[in-house]
Amino acid sequence: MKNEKMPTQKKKPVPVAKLTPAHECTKKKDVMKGGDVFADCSFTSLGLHPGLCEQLKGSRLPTYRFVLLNLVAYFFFQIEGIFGWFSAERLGFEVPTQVQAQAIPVVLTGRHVLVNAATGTGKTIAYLAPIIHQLQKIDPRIQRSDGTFALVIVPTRELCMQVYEILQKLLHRFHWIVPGYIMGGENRSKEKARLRKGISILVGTPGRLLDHLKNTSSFSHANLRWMVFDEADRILELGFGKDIEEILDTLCTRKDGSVDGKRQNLLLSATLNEKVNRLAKISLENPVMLGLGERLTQLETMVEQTGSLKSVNNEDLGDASIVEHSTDFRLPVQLIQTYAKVPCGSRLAILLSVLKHLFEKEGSNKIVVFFSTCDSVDFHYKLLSEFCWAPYEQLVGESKQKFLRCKTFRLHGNMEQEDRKTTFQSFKTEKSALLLSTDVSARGLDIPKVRCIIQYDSPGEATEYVHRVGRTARLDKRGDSLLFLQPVEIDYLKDLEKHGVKLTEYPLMKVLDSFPLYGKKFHAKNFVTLDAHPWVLSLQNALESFVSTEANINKLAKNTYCSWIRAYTAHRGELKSIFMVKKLHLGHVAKSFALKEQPSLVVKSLQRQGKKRKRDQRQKGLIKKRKVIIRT
Ligand SMILES: Nc1ncnc2c1ncn2[C@@H]1O[C@H](COP(=O)(O)OP(=O)(O)OP(=O)(O)O)[C@@H](O)[C@H]1O
Repeated sequence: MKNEKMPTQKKKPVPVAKLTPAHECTKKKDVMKGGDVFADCSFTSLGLHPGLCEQLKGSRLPTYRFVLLNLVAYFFFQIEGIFGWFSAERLGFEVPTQVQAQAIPVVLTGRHVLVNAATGTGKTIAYLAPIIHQLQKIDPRIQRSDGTFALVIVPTRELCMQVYEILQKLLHRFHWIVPGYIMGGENRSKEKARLRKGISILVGTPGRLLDHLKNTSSFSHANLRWMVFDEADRILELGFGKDIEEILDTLCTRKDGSVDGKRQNLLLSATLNEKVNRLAKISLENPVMLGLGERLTQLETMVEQTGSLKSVNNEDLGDASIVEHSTDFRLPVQLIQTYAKVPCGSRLAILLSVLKHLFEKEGSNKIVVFFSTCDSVDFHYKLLSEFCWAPYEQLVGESKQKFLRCKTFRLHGNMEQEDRKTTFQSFKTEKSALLLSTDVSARGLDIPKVRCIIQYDSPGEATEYVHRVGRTARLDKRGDSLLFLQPVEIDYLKDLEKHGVKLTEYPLMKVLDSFPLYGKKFHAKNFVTLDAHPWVLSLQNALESFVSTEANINKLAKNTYCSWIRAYTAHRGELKSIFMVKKLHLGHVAKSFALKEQPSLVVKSLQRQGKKRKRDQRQKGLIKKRKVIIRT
């Protein structure tokens, strides 16, 4: 097959969506900022098929009559199809969200679209519903042997499953449209078999998709009409840029070399970065851009002034037009964002105290804590699962109890695929639980009732901050977030401010003071620093003696310490000046893993690494003669 780049790499006009009546219900509000999440119109008014609207609306629970009919159909006539039809769990959405009201009519026109809207505002339905609408219209009905018509590319496996599950629900009334998924970690031959049978709408992660495009000859995609990049920026950040270009090259050319004019590509994310510009340029032709705030308004003004869409083109807007004005990130307005300035050596004790406080205060709570490495997730998971403590044992004869009495889960990329699936599903259904995770959970995941996000290890790029906190305060629900920063990292707040993200200080001292201090002489008011707080001191002591006596956890703590430092050195660009290993007190870092002192081997290996880096730089002529001091 001939691999040709899409001709869309040429500069193209960038028109704006002409607002249809359906848009008008949303026109006056700042659609994607999350101010008012729902639109003043119905799904039907957006032009969607009545069956699809029914599936979107309706009750989440099947009615008594439906259940009865199910049973009759199943037991007397053995008709599973009808059983499936009646038991179809509908989504229960009364009205579209703003982003859906804006995007659905535009996607229905067949135009390429770029959507930038706050987290949790319903972007998934905004692209799935119009695709299903168009597919069900095709006459004669599409068949499995026609192969894949729509491809949804997502960055993570969990997101892949999530989109697939929504797709299944939406397709209950359209049994001839077959949903499917392919992703890393799954059995390739089973996927091949499913692809051979035919999948109409396929959700996949980029690596596995490319794998099948190259190696599964029975994967039929000649009829492909839609390509969706959900969380487009993340796909690129994960280093899938080359894969995506290869995928585009393979899919966007027909055997005879002519480009399929019916192709429609959609890019969506709550955050856009300069990398998306490139993807947008090579994949979007004449795109409509939704939710780009001032940019969209500016475009509309230009259109009004010139009276013509065609006069607005890339030259007028400059190359960075797509992302320039999206540097102010869109966060749900109801989200309460806080930070806590925590001395390095007390980080662990303070994290545990905050968690204890949150679970005891609320009774039931659902919290996600983000860590920078898989090791760190494992270490904290083990610690929280096993650590028992009785702070007032000697005074009131208290017996040791588990420090945190909530269900705890962990999720990261080094876990077995099956464990990842069960963890994710279990945490979703729990009413009160704690999830410890890496950034694998940061993007797109829709976990009901998450009330608080704690970023224990800082996220790095501001985009990641936005997506992590976006796991709470979804749609119009309440949500809190807490960012842990060490005193030396406090400038990170300024970096967030550059993107319009402002945080207030978390009342940490108040929380620590809320724990009873039996027999302690000092009154809380006398304490100046957090690390001198008696509660923190005794908890830290208890943690250190626990970790020193448990061989397994001690080893894990040491490994985690090393990988945490490695991750810390990996911050890029401007962030390097905020997150600098040489500014850290490594003895205090060790304390944050409940180690009494820093493991000696680590220091040696760090020194070796430092020397090697210096040598390499000298060889490349990059060295500035300066002394790198790693404080110990
Ligand atoms: N019209 C609607 N009415 C009520 N709930 C809706 C509606 N549309 C979507 N939802 C619900 O809103 C939640 C968020 O939707 P979705 O995951 O699509 O958001 P998103 O914008 O893609 O978020 P993210 O940027 O984090 O990926 C989901 O629980 C979904 O079921």
